[in-house]
Amino acid sequence: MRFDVITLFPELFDAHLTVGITRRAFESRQVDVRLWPLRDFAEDTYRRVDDRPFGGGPGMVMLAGPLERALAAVKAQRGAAPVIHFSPTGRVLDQALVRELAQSPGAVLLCGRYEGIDQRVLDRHVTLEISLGDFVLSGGELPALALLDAVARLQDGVLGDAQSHQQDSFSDGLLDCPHFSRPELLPADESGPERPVPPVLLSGHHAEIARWRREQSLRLTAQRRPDLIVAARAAGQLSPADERFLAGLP
Ligand SMILES: CCN(CC)Cc1ccc(CNC(=O)c2csc3nc[nH]c(=O)c23)cc1
Repeated sequence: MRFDVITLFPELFDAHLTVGITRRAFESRQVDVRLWPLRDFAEDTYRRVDDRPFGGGPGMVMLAGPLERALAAVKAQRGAAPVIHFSPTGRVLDQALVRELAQSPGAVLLCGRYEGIDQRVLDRHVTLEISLGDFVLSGGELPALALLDAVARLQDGVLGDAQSHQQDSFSDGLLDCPHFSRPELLPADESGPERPVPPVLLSGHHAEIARWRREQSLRLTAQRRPDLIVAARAAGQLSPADERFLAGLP
């Protein structure tokens, strides 16, 4: 799959595409990311990409000219493709949307800055608007990076087998269980008493360990995100044993 990113700040993408487990997806071109610096498409001598809004008001608006030329250049190279615009007014990204995009041939990613993009460009080209959540960022680049990371993780061979199995269990919509590693006993210090690892995790009883982890996920999700319990129940993802455990919670 291929993502063409139109952005004022291509340098924001370099580091993220060359580190971590998703590196393999990008270096193997399983997820092919092409960066299109918007300023390359500014034509006037001042290489302008933004200007003041018609109708007045604070901030600047991204100009149609450079964006139209960038979109045309992308289309000339890859052919028609969905255009995703990152915007606070978009659909909030979730794992369902990530899964959808991970199974697609990719898209053109339009990263807004300033107060936004001239609406006429959006009306002409954009097929999907995506928000990262209800908080204010400085632009669409971090949301685009979040999407690329989430999609790359779902590509074959990016996650180890164990992790991808874990990925399946987690993406069944519950919050993840707590994780522990060495030492078995965390020594006491000024911040608190010594803390052991839950004994069941050292028992070697894999069925009991799986049950304990599932119950921890259920407890944590019921406490922090009861909405996810409702959704998992509606999706038929809670077993009778799950329901018995939930019924026993305070
Ligand atoms: C004055 C009202 N603001 C809308 C909330 C204007 C505005 C603020 C910040 C931006 C820049 N943010 C994005 O481009 C953006 C793109 S996706 C996203 N997801 C969550 N939050 C975000 O701010 C974003 C654009 C317009």
